[in-house]
Amino acid sequence: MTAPYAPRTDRPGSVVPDLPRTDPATRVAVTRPLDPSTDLLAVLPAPTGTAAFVVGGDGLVGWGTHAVLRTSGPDAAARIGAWVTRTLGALEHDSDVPGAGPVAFVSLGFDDPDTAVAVIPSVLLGRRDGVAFRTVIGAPSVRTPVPVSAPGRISWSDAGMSAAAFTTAVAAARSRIRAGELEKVVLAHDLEAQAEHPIDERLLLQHLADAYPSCATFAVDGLLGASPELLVRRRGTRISSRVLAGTAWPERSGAAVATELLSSAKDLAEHRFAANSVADTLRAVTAELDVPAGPRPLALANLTHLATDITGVLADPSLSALDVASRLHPTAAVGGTPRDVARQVIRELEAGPRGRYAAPVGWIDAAGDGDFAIALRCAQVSGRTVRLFAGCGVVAGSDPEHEAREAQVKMIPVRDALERTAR
Ligand SMILES: C=C(O[C@@H]1C=C(C(=O)O)C=C[C@H]1O)C(=O)O
Repeated sequence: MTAPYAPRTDRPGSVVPDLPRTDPATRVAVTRPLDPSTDLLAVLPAPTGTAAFVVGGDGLVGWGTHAVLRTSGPDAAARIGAWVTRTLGALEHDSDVPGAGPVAFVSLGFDDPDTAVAVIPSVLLGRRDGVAFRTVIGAPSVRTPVPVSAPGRISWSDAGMSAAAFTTAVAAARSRIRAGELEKVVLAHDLEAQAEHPIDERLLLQHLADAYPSCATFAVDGLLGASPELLVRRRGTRISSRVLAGTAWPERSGAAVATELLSSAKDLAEHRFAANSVADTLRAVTAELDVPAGPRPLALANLTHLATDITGVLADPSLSALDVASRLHPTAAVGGTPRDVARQVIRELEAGPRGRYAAPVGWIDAAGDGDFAIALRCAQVSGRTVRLFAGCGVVAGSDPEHEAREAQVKMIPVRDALERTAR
């Protein structure tokens, strides 16, 4: 079936062309109410190509491509921001639902060479506070939904770095920290799954959302996950951020896991670096900022984190959610302290590029509002291959074996989703 218009793809460094003068319908977005009982992740029509950001059933899902931009480099986020403003701004919007309308889903790269992606889907479904809507850009072809299919047998293999090699890398990082080169670094490794059949993203997304309802179940260009860590939410000038660092899981101390976390000097130190990195960046862009004095425990289905919820009011209302997310990235929850030294140590000790793992992922609208999580508890899906990533913060008091186990525990969400959907 042919699309009524060709999606635009702007390549890195290319001059962004004027908007297409092809079909005038591609410049019209129509927003209408939708049944608020709609289960956003249950109505996705195709196995791949989903864009999603859903928390507890509320949020946004999209499919079809009105426009897409892939880019990289230190100014990737700025380029995406300008492109989103221009591309959404060029749409004529006919809306019956106040506050609803087209958005861009954005997934940045972790490091400068990693490719960032922004996509404006031609069909968008949203739900918030009991109000739901559907936005359609142009006249996308009506497709019969493809039934959801199971991936079949799954086989696992080490990807860039085995768990044993990861333990050695953590020990090397700890030595560099103890030698005074840096204070904290977050190291990660990956794991690969091969499925018998091509992966249907919808099954993974549904399982992740069911098992981790308080997390942001996200999908952008094949990167799927359920992140507990909200990097930034912007609504007008109000912003909020949830910082996570410091982790324990039931095997460690049973039901007392939260108490143990709150009295662990090593986890509190790990957390302090992360919370300070976010607070310091936000202080520079806010007129008011509320930072709690200390963290609290946040329990997820498979582990417990130390969490700090920060709220504030932007001093400059022209800063978008994406602007704030890109200033924050990488926080010391996924990079380290000092930030630039940690970035270099990550390049030296990890086996390969992180891609979009541990970078901001979320959505942004024409007014600059949006939600960005850190892309954690996630995997890159490509055909029959699923590449899972997870990491852990390393400080002077870290035990390499323990940190390696922590990374394994953080792979459980995607592992379980894959195994449970296998047949
Ligand atoms: C790096 C990851 O998680 C981050 C590291 C944490 C830690 O070291 O305790 C906790 C939450 C996240 O900020 C990951 O999930 O891959």
